[in-house]
Amino acid sequence: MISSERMAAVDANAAALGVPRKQLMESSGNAVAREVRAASDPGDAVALVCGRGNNGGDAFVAARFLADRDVTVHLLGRPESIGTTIARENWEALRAAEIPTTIVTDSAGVNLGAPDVVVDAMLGIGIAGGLREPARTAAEAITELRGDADDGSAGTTVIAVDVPSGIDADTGEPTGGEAAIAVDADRVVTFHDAKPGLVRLEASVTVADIGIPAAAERYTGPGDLHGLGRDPDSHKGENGEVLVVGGGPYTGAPALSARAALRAGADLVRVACPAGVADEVQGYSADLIVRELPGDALAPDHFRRVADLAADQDVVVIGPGMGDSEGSLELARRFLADFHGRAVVDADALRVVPEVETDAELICTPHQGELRRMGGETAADPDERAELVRKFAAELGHTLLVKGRYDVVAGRTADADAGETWTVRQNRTGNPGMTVGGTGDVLAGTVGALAARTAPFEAAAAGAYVNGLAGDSAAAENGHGLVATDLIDRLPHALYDE
Ligand SMILES: NC(=O)C1=CN([C@@H]2O[C@H](COP(=O)(O)OP(=O)(O)OC[C@H]3O[C@@H](n4cnc5c(N)ncnc54)[C@H](O)[C@@H]3O)[C@@H](O)[C@H]2O)[C@@H](O)CC1
Ligand SMILES: [K+]
Repeated sequence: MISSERMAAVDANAAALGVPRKQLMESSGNAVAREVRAASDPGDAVALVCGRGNNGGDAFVAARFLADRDVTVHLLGRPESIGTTIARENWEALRAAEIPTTIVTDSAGVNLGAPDVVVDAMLGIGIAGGLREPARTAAEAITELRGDADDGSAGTTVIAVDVPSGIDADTGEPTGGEAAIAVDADRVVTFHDAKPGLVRLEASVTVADIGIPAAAERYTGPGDLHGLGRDPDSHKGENGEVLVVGGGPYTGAPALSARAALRAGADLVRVACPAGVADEVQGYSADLIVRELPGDALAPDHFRRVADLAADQDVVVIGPGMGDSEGSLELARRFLADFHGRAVVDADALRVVPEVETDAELICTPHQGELRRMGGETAADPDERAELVRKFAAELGHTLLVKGRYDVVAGRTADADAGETWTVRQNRTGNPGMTVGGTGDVLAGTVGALAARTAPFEAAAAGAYVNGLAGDSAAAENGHGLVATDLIDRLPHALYDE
C-alpha cells in the first residue's frame, strides 16, 4: 500500500536511479492496454478520455499498444495546454502515427459515441478539488454509457487509469466533497502498488508493475526531500526554532549542530550550554544565540531552566558535546522524562533513552556502538541490519537513525487502514571521509531543523540523505581531508538544488 505523496517521492527517486518517468509512462500505458485487451475483442471500439496531465499521458501510450482495436483518443483541452513534456511528447507521437484523436474544448463538445470500452484517463493523483468542465460532463457521459451494472445490461466497460477520475486515491472519497461527481469504474489499473482509497471502491483493481526499482523505495533519494519546501510568505520563526542543549567537556559539537540547523533552514537556533564554555561556543559564530547555564557541565539543577527554554521551541537537539558525567546524564534523563515536544537525541544523551518513559517524540541518532549501548542489535547483512533497527525503533517507540556506511532510518508512518506501522529506509549517500569528528553533530542539527517542518521519520530520512550529499560534495573538493564545517556550508545546496 502506498500513499500518493510517497508515490510521487518514489517516482522522483526512480528518476534519480536512471529510470525516468517517461519510461514509467510507457510501462503504465502498456499495462492499461493489456487491461483493455482483456475486456474487449479485436475490432471493438475503445474511447480513451484523456486529461492534460500524466494520467492522460498514460492513455496516449495505451492507444499505441491497441492497434487491433478501433481506438479514439479524446483530449479534454487544447493540445498546447498539455501540462507535462512527457505527456505532450506522447500526444505528438499519436498524431504522427495517425491514431484518431478528437479535441474537446468545452462540455458541449463531449461526444464519446457508443464504445465497447471507455478508458478514464482524465485525472489521476494530480487532481485538486472537484472535477471541472469538461471533465465533469465527460464523467456524466461515462456513467451513462456504463449503465446500471447491477441490472445485467451489457453497458460499456469502464477502465480507470490509476484511480477513477474525481476520486482521492488516498481516501476513496470524491475530491469535490461527498455529493460530487466522480467516475464509477468497473476496473482500475493502478501502478506500482495498491493505493489505500482504491480498496474502498467496488471496482476490481489491478496493480501493474511498471518497472520502478525496489531501490527507489528502499533507499532515500531526492523524493525524500519533497514536503520540506518553505512557504514564500512565511515569517521569522515559522520555519523552525531549534534549541541545542549540550557542551561542557566539548565546545565544538553544540556549535556545529546549531550552525547546521541554521544552514538546514531553521530561522532561530539557540544553544543552551554551561557558562564555563559559553564564550567559546559563541566565539565560533555570530549567528548563534547562546543561553548560559551555571557551571562547567550540564547538571540536574539546570532542569527547570532547560525545560523553560525548550517549551516554545519546535525541536530540541540534546547531547552534542555534553559528555557522560553522571550529573549531565541525569539532566538529560529528567529533561526527556518531562518533555512533550520533539527532540533529536545524540551522543552521550542516547544512553538514557531506554531508561526514560516519555511522551516526547524522539529521533535518536546513534552510530553502531551507541546503538549497542542502547540495547539495539546490529548485523553485517544490510537488510538484516535494517530489520533489526526497525524492530528496535518500534520497541523504543521512537525514530532511529543509525549511522553507518549505509545509514538505517526507522520510524512510524501512518497508514489509514493498518493504523501505525514501523517503516525502515536506508541511506547510501556519504563517504569514508565522513568518519572525521563532528559530522554526527552536523547531522543531529540538520535533522533538528528538518523535524521542525516535517514528521520525525521523514526528517531523519531527509537529514541522512542531505548530510551525505553535503559530505560527498565536500569530498569531491577536499577528498579524505574533509572536515565537518565543510558539510555545513554545503547543506543549503544539498537541500534546495535539484
Ligand atoms: N510514479 C508515478 O507517480 C507515475 C504516475 N503516472 C501517472 O501520472 C498520474 C499523475 O499525473 P499528474 O501529476 O500529471 O496529474 P494528473 O494527470 O492526475 O492531473 C493533472 C492535470 O489535471 C488538471 N486538474 C487538476 N485538478 C483538476 C480538476 N479538479 N478538474 C479538472 N482538471 C484538473 C491539472 O491542471 C493538470 O493538467 C498518475 O495518476 C498516473 O496515472 C504514470 O505515468 C507513471 C508513474
Ligand atoms: K483516471
